[in-house]
Amino acid sequence: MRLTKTVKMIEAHAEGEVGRIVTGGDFHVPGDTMLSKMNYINDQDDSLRRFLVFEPRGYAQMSTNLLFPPTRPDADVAFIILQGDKAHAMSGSNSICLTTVVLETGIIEMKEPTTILHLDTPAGLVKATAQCKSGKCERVSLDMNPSFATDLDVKIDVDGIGQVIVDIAFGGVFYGLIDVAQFNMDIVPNNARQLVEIGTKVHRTINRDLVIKHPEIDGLEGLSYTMFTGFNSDGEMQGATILPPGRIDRSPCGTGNSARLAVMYARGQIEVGEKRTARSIINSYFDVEITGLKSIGGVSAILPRISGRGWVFGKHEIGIDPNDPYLEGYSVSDCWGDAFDLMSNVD
Ligand SMILES: O=C(O)[C@H]1NCC[C@@H]1O
Repeated sequence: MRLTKTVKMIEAHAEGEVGRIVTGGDFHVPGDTMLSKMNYINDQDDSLRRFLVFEPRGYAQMSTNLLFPPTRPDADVAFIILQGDKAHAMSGSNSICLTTVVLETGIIEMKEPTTILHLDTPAGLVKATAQCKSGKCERVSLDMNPSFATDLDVKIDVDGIGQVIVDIAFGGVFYGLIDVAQFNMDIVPNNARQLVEIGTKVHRTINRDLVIKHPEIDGLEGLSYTMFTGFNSDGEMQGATILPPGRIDRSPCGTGNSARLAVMYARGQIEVGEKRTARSIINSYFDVEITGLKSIGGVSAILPRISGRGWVFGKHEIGIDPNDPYLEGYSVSDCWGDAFDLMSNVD
């Protein structure tokens, strides 16, 4: 076997959403901060992301995370989330996978019954509190980035669909939240392809028609995802985040629920200290709550806390034969949906 450019990974999932953690390999991403590293990948050199995420080394239904030493003294570990379209600033399920992996593999020492880690992300510092027992990271609580609603009840005209009402909010990345009741559909696996197609069109329309920028963090702009929001038959919150270039988050979505909590708080539908259960399309769950309030660049924000479970399921090493023509991979819309650049205005 003549593998070069080898990369080691630990495979994990958080409430059903796969988050591979790249723990070793011969790669370098320039940048003094995690935000500048993310922007380097998105604006300068996308080859590492394509090598890892696209086929034949990757597959559509997962996230891949690059692990780095922290770039700031108050953090223990740093990471960047790679998806099918670009690198993203923050992720709840991937933070749970990362914490579970670094503690259960010994990359960072596990302390029982509780280990506290500070995660250095392009969206800022995130505190992870891991409940640990007998070498298992049983549950991770994340004090997410300050989250806020920027626009409520925005009416947008979506080609081929008509008017859709959306809320725009930040939960670590920017979301377009869509009340699924507008489409008389439930958030169930059989509706996944329809939800992806509608959510993708809404995503492109929002990025075409609205300017979305973080009030304090330069470079955090544009929608990362859309998320359908609703309630299940037990009255629990339920959501389906639509991930580029065309799939649904298998977890309840930590950043999406942080954005949703901000909208609910803005609407007086939840108070600080109230706890809720947030379900996913496969009925997995996060516990969610608001722990406090903060002002961000003059914008009133909530402090969300998301908790969930992660499990390691594999070790993985990939590389490439020097004669392999697919160094930067490929994707086909049968599995990847409408593989495209979501920041484009192309309809
Ligand atoms: O939980 C979350 O926030 C993530 N799940 C996949 C997409 C989002 O980054």
